[in-house]
Amino acid sequence: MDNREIILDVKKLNTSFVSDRKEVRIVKDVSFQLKRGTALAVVGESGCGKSVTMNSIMRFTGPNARVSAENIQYNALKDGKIIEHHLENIKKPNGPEMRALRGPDMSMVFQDPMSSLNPVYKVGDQVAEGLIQHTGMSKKEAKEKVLTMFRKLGIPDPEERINCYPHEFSGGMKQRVVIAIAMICNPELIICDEPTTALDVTIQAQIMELLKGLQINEGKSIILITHNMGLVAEMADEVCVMYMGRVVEFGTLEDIFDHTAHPYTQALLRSVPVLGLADGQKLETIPGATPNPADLKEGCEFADRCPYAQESCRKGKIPAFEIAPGHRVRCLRYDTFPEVD
Ligand SMILES: Nc1ncnc2c1ncn2[C@@H]1O[C@H](COP(=O)(O)OP(=O)(O)OP(=O)(O)O)[C@@H](O)[C@H]1O
Repeated sequence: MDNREIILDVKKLNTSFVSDRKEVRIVKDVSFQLKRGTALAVVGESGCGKSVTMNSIMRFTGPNARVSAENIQYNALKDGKIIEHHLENIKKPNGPEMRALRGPDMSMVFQDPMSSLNPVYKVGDQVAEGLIQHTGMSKKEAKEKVLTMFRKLGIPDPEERINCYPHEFSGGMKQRVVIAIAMICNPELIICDEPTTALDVTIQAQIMELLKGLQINEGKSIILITHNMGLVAEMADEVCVMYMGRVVEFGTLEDIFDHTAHPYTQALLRSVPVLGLADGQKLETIPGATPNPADLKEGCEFADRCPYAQESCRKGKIPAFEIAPGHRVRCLRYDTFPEVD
């Protein structure tokens, strides 16, 4: 696959945090590709490093983070031409190169709309800000663009609503404003970190429909971090399953739901309700607890909770095997298949 088809190519991304002079590895050798115009869901237990992975790509990690990677390549498609950006080589997380990319190329929608909105500025001005900053557009032109975006995102009475403050909006409307901020400079790649967790189910469905519409109608590429396997089934083309900072399984929606291979993914799917996919499904809990990231042994991090674990699972580094084209599993049960990393 070439750079036209792959919008984001991440190879061996590692992130650790330093606190009390100790360095704790959180994201470990994470590699994945996002195909242009598709939606990738990133799933896994709380604390497995989904947000840190995406924040590392966007360079939103704080000063105690150490981020390194062989490759974080973002392939922009501008006027039919591919422009490669090697984010791993960008020195300053908030320097001009990263700031130029955030907004017009890649943007992020976070879980809690209030953490993205400034309570003392009118929402219209907050949406217009990125546009004025990146394009040098006049305030009047920017206002027109904001009104168009509000209409597109289904925010009613946009002429009045642009002059409101965030507290005058409901949760769902606030999240639409956050999506408007993320979309206003027309980025190709949108990373959504549990964008609907704080919202009730009907609003959740509306926001998801909106995001899916942006992907289908406008060809946007989307990464969706979520705990909700029902949303994954509705939204994703491909799924990346993470456990303790590693990608343990990666494949198409069908690979993950119908040909589930990693024992952790199997346990994860048994532990959550998936509407329409599991008639009579009995929910189970995953035995044991997630290990402490600061206190890890060699081998597979899931071994102590895995019903299939053998001695060999507790030694060395566990490679990923490709069990079908594009379907990768980090588990020794599949060691007769080709090793891919
Ligand atoms: N700035 C930081 N300093 C130290 N540790 C951090 C920092 N940010 C995140 N972590 C740790 O990294 C680990 C992974 O966090 P992350 O937010 O990526 O998990 P997650 O998979 O997104 O979880 P959730 O689904 O609950 O959002 C956690 O153990 C968290 O405490």
